Amino acid sequence: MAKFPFDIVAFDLDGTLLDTFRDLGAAVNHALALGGFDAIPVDSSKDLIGGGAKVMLARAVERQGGMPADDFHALYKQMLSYYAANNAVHSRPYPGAEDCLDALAGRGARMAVVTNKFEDFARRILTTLELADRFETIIGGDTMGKGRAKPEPDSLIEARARCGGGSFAFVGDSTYDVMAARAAQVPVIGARYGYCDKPPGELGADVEIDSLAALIPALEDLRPA
Ligand SMILES: O=C(O)COP(=O)(O)O
Ligand SMILES: [Mg+2]
Repeated sequence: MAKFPFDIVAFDLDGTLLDTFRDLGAAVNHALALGGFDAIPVDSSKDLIGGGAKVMLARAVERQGGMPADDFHALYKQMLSYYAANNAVHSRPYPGAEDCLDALAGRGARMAVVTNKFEDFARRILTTLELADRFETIIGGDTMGKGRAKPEPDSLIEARARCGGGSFAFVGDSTYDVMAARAAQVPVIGARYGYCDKPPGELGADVEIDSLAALIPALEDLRPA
């Protein structure tokens, strides 16, 4: 068998490795209700995901006319405490996730998570779903400090360093992921089954996949940067 081309494969979380929209949607609706806003259909919360929890709530509130910054901040805190207690109720790995991680490990690849979720939430959900041990490192939207989350390249560069360096590929479902990968100059695979903020084929990734079962063949066809 030819040598697997990547030493390190990093994954985005929401919409890529985990299907989390029901719990995120419930947290948004909890906050919206406290703020006197209408609930959103949980399915439509998929359109709000990608930039982290604050962006998610801000987008939902904007759709209903917005609110003053201080009030928004209080609501955001409520959303976070609800989500802290309810972040792995309905969230599950996408079909094929465990097999894909096993197969990558079998090829000697090290794995990382690079998400815009808070690191603590990401770690807790992955621990509940018994996946945390698979990853060399878990980097959240708050790990690198203000202004350095995706779409900035910093968290991807840090993930590669923490995994010991080497050829690196990133898998993500949103333009934040693609922009971060482009800025870090690493190949990027688009998860078109996720919460993509662009139509299929338009994410700008090097290649798009319809399921995690397709990831390894896609990586084998890609050339490291
Ligand atoms: O929670 C979000 O909005 C984004 O999370 P992700 O970076 O794992 O997709
Ligand atoms: Mg995502």
